[in-house]
Order: sequence, then structure tokens, then C-alpha cells
Amino acid sequence: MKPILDVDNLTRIHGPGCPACLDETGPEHDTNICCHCGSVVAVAGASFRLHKGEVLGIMGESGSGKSSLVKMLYFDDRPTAGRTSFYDEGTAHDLFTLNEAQQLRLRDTRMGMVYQNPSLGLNFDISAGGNIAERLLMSDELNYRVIREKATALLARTEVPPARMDELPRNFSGGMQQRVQIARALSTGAPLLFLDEVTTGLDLSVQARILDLIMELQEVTGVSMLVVTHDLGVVRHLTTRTIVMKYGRIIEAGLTDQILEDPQAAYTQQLVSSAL
Ligand SMILES: Nc1ncnc2c1ncn2[C@@H]1O[C@H](COP(=O)(O)OP(=O)(O)OP(=O)(O)O)[C@@H](O)[C@H]1O
Repeated sequence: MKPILDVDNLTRIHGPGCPACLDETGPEHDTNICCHCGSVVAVAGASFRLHKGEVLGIMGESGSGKSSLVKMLYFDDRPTAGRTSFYDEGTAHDLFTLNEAQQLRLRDTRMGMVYQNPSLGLNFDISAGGNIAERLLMSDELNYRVIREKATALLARTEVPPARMDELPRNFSGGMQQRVQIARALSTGAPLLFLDEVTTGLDLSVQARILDLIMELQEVTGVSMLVVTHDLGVVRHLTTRTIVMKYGRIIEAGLTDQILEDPQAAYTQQLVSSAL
């Protein structure tokens, strides 16, 4: 299978950093804080591949580095070290050697993000339709009629009543805000989507419908997804492969079914058993 993303040794250290940071943190030290310089090692030496059309889970407790990893890949944050190749339309983009304009271009047109907090992914001061239009405009779609049609179709597809497209998303329920975020993220036909705790905080029935929607859209579009969650139900529902993080390190990786049924690392065993 061809990769869409090849992540190699990605590392993010918050603070001054020192030669001991990587050696003195991690699961075996039971901390991600360097005892010498006080830096926080959010992610250390993360390497993995995401294949085309695959849904890969990133699981771990709060503070394990899941969001930090995805933030770097979506250019919300810069790595301290490491590289990542993004394979798209016959081109291999070396993500962190691109200039800022090139990074923004990729982010606006070829990647999508759905945040746990809708106010990060949506502009609450413009309508739901306007949020989708904004992203379409960034990808050079300038025809008003086409934009309106696409926004209507996307909202319908994500089960937001198109009659509400001119309303502000701040007036929507949490579930509907997530649907608008998903519609916006998908609007440019991006082949790569990041989902960061997208159902956390929603009612269980709403969570289930959003997960079903994401599955359906993934099957129809073939979009590759990185799904960050601490919720085993989300991992089970959406992903085929999963990586498990602790103190910034990937401590286990494999098929989701295997990880949930026969976890190897003691930490994963605890995570799985505490969710039963
Ligand atoms: N800007 C920052 N400055 C200092 N430390 C940070 C910063 N951002 C993240 N961290 C630290 O990096 C570590 C990893 O954080 P991260 O948000 O990636 O974890 P997470 O697994 O996504 O947790 P959660 O599920 O709670 O969001 C944490 O210890 C966090 O406090």
C-alpha cells in the first residue's frame, strides 16, 4: 500500500531543551519533563506511516502527545526535529522544509482538520455556508453560484439542514457545529484529514451519529485520516490501525482489533481494561 504520509522521528520539545531531554524522559522515566532543564518533551522520535485511504488512530492518555503530533502535521506548531513527507498528486512534499506560503497552501487545499473545540475550526462570526465558502475561496473557487451549490450539497451531506446555511454556527448545537466543521474540512476534496477528539463532550447518541457520518464519508471519498482520541470506542469504530502514545513516545502500534483484544504494552493493557 502506498503511503500518503511518512512521519520520521518527529520531535517537539517545549522549553530550552538540553542534551539530556530525550534520555531522561519517556515511559521508563514516568515523565515527559526533563529533570535537567525543565523542558516538556511533548513528542519524541515519532515515526509511522499513514497509507492512502487508511484511518489510523492515535490513542493515549491526556498529555501523551497526541494533539502535539497532529498540530505539527497540520502546521499549527513547528517540530523541534524530524521530517515528514506528504505524497499528493504525484509530488512528495517534504513538509517542514516548505516555506510558510507553501505550507498554508497545502493546509488550505489538501489537508483538513476537525478540532474538538469548534471555535478553532470555524469562524463563529460568519454563517455556516460562509465558513465553507471561505475555504473554497482559498482553494481558488471564485464563482459565487458554484460556491453556494457546493456549500449546500456539503451541508446536506453532513446532515446540516441547508435551510440553516445562512445562520451563524455559534447558534448551533455542539453536534451540528462538528458537522459544519466536517463539511468545511471536506469542501476542497482534500485527501488527508486530521480529527482531534471530534466527539469528546457530545451526548452519546450524537457521538454515535457523528462517527457513523465520518465512516460513511470516508468510504465514499477514500480520504485518509489520522484520528486522535482517548476514547477506545472511537478507535474501535473508525480505525483499522492504531498507535498508542505515552509521555510523547509511540509505545505500541498495530491493527486496532489486535491492540484492543491483545494489547502488548502494560500501559495499553491498562487503558483497554479500564475502559471495559
Ligand atoms: N505550548 C506548550 N508549552 C508547554 N507544554 C506544552 C505545550 N503544548 C503542549 N504541551 C505539553 O505537551 C504534552 C503533550 O500535550 P498534548 O496536548 O499533545 O497531549 P494530548 O495527548 O493531546 O492530551 P489531551 O488529550 O489532554 O489534549 C503535555 O505535557 C502538555 O502539557
